[in-house]
Amino acid sequence: MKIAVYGQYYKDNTDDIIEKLLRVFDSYNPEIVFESNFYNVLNEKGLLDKPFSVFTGHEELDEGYSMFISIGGDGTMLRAATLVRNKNIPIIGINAGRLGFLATIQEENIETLLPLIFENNYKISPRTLLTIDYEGKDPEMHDLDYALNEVTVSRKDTTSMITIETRLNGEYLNSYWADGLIISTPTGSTGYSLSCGGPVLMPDVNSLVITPIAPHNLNARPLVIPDDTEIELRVSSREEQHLISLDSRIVSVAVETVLRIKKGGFKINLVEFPQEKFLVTLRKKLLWGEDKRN
Ligand SMILES: NC(=O)c1ccc[n+]([C@@H]2O[C@H](COP(=O)([O-])OP(=O)(O)OC[C@H]3O[C@@H](n4cnc5c(N)ncnc54)[C@H](O)[C@@H]3O)[C@@H](O)[C@H]2O)c1
Ligand SMILES: Nc1ncnc2c1ncn2[C@@H]1O[C@H](COP(=O)(O)OP(=O)(O)OP(=O)(O)O)[C@@H](O)[C@H]1O
Repeated sequence: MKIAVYGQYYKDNTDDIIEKLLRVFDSYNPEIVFESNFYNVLNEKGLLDKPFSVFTGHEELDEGYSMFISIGGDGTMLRAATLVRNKNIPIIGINAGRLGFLATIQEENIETLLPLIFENNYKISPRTLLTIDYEGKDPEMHDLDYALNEVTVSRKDTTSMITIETRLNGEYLNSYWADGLIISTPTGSTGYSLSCGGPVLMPDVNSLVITPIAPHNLNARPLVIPDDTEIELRVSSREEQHLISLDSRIVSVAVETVLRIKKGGFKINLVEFPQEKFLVTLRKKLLWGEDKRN
């Protein structure tokens, strides 16, 4: 079994996580390949007891890998998805971060949950992606033009609202007067969209959510649409540019550019354990239904 290991940061608790990880690996003897920057940091800190192979970028990952382990928070999981791309390698997150909604293994559970990977006792939760296209697409976006959480358009260099003309499969929906608009996947429904009043979607629902960011009217509400809808947006503003974000990545684009957003052509496979299913995470991490009477 070949496993990629990735992390972005070194902090005090990294030592304990790596120690536990290596202990589990010792029992099952998989082939381990570390992401090179992370490997260098771990080596500098003397956390690795022997040399390991490394990979330096997404080009070096292929379907020969059985698992991609991300050590960090949700931001690191989102970065992991940009490395795995369309390679179908399942991603499992060890939460070294704060919330870790997507990174489901907590440090204290590493030694009970990680062995389940080797015992084939896990499920794959395929996650829908969004992709964006527009004339003159930024080269940065060309290479990596999909989002696991959401595509957002928002204002840039101004405090004034932008207007977002929105069409669904070519049919006019609305012009939002707002700070921005979020097009969210089911995975992203517990992220930015949630903060703007959007509903939580179960990960396997075939829908997307359109959620306005601070709309200046009482009748603009989050809208759930089928995930085979092509969404067309056109932003008008006092400024010449506005922002587009795909998860944590951001680019500027000229106002009046027609943006076409639709479901991506592949999915990202997240690992799900029987003990850490979506509803459990929703209760544990977002305190869903927290009520002292329960
Ligand atoms: N006001 C907001 O809630 C807000 C604003 C901007 C971005 N975001 C989210 O942050 C993501 C980018 O992450 P980052 O690390 O670069 O930014 P960040 O450092 O601002 O972290 C954002 C927070 O959102 C949480 N988060 C991210 N994806 C989530 C998901 N699918 N479900 C539940 N919680 C989730 C993270 O745990 C983190 O606490 C975006 O995709 C967006 O969903 C949220
Ligand atoms: N490999 C790691 N080892 C130790 N701590 C880490 C590691 N990766 C991340 N962290 C801690 O978690 C923080 C957040 O990590 P990350 O950017 O991956 O997640 P996030 O998007 O902020 O979401 P979350 O709320 O889940 O932490 C980092 O600033 C750091 O303190």
